[in-house]
Amino acid sequence: MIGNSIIKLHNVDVYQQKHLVLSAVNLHIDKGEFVFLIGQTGSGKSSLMKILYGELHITEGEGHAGGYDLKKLSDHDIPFLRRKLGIVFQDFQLLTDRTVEENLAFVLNATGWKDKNLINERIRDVLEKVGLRSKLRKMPHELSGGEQQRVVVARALLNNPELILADEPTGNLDPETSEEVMLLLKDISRSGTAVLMATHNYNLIRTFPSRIVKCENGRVIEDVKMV
Ligand SMILES: Nc1ncnc2c1ncn2[C@@H]1O[C@H](COP(=O)(O)OP(=O)(O)OP(=O)(O)O)[C@@H](O)[C@H]1O
Repeated sequence: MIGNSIIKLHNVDVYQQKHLVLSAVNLHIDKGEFVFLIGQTGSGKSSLMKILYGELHITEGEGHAGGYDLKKLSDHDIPFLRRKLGIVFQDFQLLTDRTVEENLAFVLNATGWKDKNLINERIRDVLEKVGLRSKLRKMPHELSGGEQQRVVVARALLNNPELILADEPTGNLDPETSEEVMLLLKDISRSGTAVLMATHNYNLIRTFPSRIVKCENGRVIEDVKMV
């Protein structure tokens, strides 16, 4: 990885099976940047994110994420790449049958953490960051939608990622709660973790002006101006 960049795609074609979704994608994101990813339904936002976390493979072009060469990514590399990325997706919600603490411990165990004290400390640290230290022992259903989404963000922070990929993280939230989650993600980017957030919510984009990248007509346009 050269200099400050956390994502670098050069002339990447993005396929879903045989269907070319995006062609010749160039994208460069630096450490600590906050970037909105916009585009109509079906324009390829989720597919682009899948390239970045190794769910879809690169056949044409060059790509790097979190220090990994995406073109040379082996099955063995994928869990390590994903430890460098925090993922906040709507279809990746909390386990409903365990507490907040157990949800977070589950991820740490699954990513190789062994030391009980370090696990406890890390869980408390990330909950502190999202302002939910007091909700440690709560079950997900005892939290509001916004609180649950903040726990999802805390979970994404567990392994100290260099980049957070957030696909419609405010999709199910009311406007006020969406702004809270947004403030949190902005805060996270300010502390050095880059955030790439796919959204259809133009109010948020207006309220929190940031760099905008757009998927349109099979291409990715870097640095779109909002009208
Ligand atoms: N698993 C799949 N197999 C085949 N085609 C797919 C698959 N997933 C998505 N596609 C197609 O790829 C294109 C891009 O879909 P993608 O989910 O990336 O769009 P999106 O911009 O994220 O949409 P949305 O805003 O609705 O989430 C669409 O034409 C979609 O039908």
